[in-house]
Amino acid sequence: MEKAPLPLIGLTGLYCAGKNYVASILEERGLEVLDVDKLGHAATELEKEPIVRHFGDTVLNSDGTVNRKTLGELVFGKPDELAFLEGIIHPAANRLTEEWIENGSGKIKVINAALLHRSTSFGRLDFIIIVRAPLITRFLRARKRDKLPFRQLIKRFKSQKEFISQYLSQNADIRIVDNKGYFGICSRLYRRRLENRIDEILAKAGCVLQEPSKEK
Ligand SMILES: CC(C)(COP(=O)(O)OP(=O)(O)OC[C@H]1O[C@@H](n2cnc3c(N)ncnc32)[C@H](O)[C@@H]1O)[C@@H](O)C(=O)NCCC(=O)NCCS
Ligand SMILES: Nc1ncnc2c1ncn2[C@@H]1O[C@H](COP(=O)(O)OP(=O)(O)OP(=O)(O)O)[C@@H](O)[C@H]1O
Repeated sequence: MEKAPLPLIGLTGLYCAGKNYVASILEERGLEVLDVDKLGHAATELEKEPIVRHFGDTVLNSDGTVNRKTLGELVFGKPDELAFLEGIIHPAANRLTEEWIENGSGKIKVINAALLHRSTSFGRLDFIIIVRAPLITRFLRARKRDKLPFRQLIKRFKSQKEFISQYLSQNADIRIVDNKGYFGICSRLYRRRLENRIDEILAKAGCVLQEPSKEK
């Protein structure tokens, strides 16, 4: 008898909601996670020529690599410029994602992508995990991790205004995960709740590779 295909899961959420944080928990449970932001970074280097032609060589570091911080300043808050950059990066990221899906590893696969709703693989997903965190928590995490000026952060937040409604309008099968932790504040309690929620989702979807935690 032929084995049923393994589920393909999507993982998404707004800026600094904690997609990577959740991804690492899924990896601990034996799932294989693709980081599409990282594919985008690789695509930026591969497609450097048209990027520099359009945005100028101020987007280059002294070693010739693309300075993504500078590029971010030029695109966030400018929809036409962002759309231009996406037009270069997304086809490459989509191609690499499709290749990764086809490459059978025997593990349950998870696509971790901020722009999952626009991925060509969207229709292949069995369900989607959306990571949520309060706005202020996301803002503090972003300040700490990316060290961007306040205005830049606001622009990045604003560029994602319609992201969640996109999933709702596409009737996606959504599982919400709350990730409220930040620093030491209740972090162990939040972490335990988060892990329990992830185990619950995996168990219900028949993706359990280890016993879910009994602790509540
Ligand atoms: C502007 C760039 C150079 C900034 O690079 P940087 O290293 O600072 O950010 P990184 O790529 O790691 O993204 C961090 C977060 O920013 C947000 N973000 C990135 N791209 C976008 C976008 N097109 N629209 C809205 N939010 C975005 C997401 O929350 C993402 O998780 C880079 O994000 C980019 O090239 N974006 C356009 C292409 C794209 O959509 N990439 C993401 C998926 S392939
Ligand atoms: N529960 C948590 N407790 C403490 N720190 C956290 C928690 N979740 C996330 N963080 C921190 O917040 C920052 C953003 O988290 P993460 O990279 O997982 O978010 P993301 O949604 O993948 O971000 P982006 O889409 O912007 O790349 C990281 O520095 C991470 O270590």
